[in-house]
Amino acid sequence: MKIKEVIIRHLKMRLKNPFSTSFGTFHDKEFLLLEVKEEKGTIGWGESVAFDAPWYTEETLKTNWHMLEDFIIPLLLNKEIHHPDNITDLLKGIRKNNMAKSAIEGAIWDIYTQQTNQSLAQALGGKKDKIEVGISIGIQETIEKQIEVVDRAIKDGYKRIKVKIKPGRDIEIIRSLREHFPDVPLMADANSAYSLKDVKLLKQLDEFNLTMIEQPLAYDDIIDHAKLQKQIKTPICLDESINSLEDAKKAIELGSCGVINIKIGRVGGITEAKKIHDYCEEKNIPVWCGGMLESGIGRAHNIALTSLSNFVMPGDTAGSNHYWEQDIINPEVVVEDGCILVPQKVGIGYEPNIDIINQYTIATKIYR
Ligand SMILES: O=C(O)CCC(=O)C1=CC=C[C@@H](O)[C@@H]1C(=O)O
Ligand SMILES: [Mg+2]
Repeated sequence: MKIKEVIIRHLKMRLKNPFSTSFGTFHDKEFLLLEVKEEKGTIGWGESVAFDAPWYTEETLKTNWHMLEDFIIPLLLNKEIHHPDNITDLLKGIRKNNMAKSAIEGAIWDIYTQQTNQSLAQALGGKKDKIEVGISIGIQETIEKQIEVVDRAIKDGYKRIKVKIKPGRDIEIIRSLREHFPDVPLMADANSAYSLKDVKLLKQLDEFNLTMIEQPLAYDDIIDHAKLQKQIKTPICLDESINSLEDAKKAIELGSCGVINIKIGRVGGITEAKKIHDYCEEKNIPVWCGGMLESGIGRAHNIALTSLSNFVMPGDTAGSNHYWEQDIINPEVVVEDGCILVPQKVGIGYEPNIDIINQYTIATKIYR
């Protein structure tokens, strides 16, 4: 295929419920949506998961737009692309900027699967036709409210509950959730809010039988996580620290984690995500698919990826109605009994809803 046109849209979508983490609260999700056209007219869609501020990783929506406009799109326009796996190689001169690369790589996977008449899940070698999913719940104003929101999620059927913790809002919250929900698969995500000075506190979490603790220490660390893992029983899951297959290899070798959260955007695309999945499978490290409050397009990519065999733990892929009044795809992503059916249709399996996309769009630019 040869790419002839890329349309970048900046969308702003109101979240049904504000999402609070150790670094702040979101009311809206602003992101870039990419529409990529190749010479025969096939269109693919990709989503940049970068936020509007650099608190999760260093990338933002604006840095992504700059990287796409000035470097990534010029490198890919009119080039012969035989397979989406080749994108990494074509972009190897650009360091990092994984979310920007991933946004266009996702659209190219979409085009490739349409042209080869298969679903994205099938093209990746996915084995499951149904995936189990969990839900990620932000920090709530009071413990009562936290219990109420978790209770709703359990009643909605989610297979695992993840809650955000931060210093001052940790042991007490987890203790009361455990008292109310003794048997629910529960985990905590700290988004790097602690350091090795907090070992004593983190050790206390062992008594609550959490399925794992996600990214307790620095976003770029694997050494301290290895030291911590030796001192706590709860398995550590790395999120922010894993940006490539190389990172995963090193973290596993050091014993920095027992589980890895794979996010397509964070690792630079579907191809790299699959490589990490395959390596973890070989090393008996379970993985699950993280979320970035994606719209339906990014969510569709996550669902296809999760159909791979070593995604043995429920991911953060909640249904469209958890996030939005109206999602930008048809049909929306539906969770029933904690499961999503993996679409068998050609491509990503969902249709972008152009009218709704236009309603949420606040800026557009076309590149030819
Ligand atoms: O998409 C979802 O529902 C998962 C949301 C979620 O937990 C996260 C999204 C973005 C950044 C973080 O706060 C967090 C995570 O670290 O996994
Ligand atoms: Mg996380």
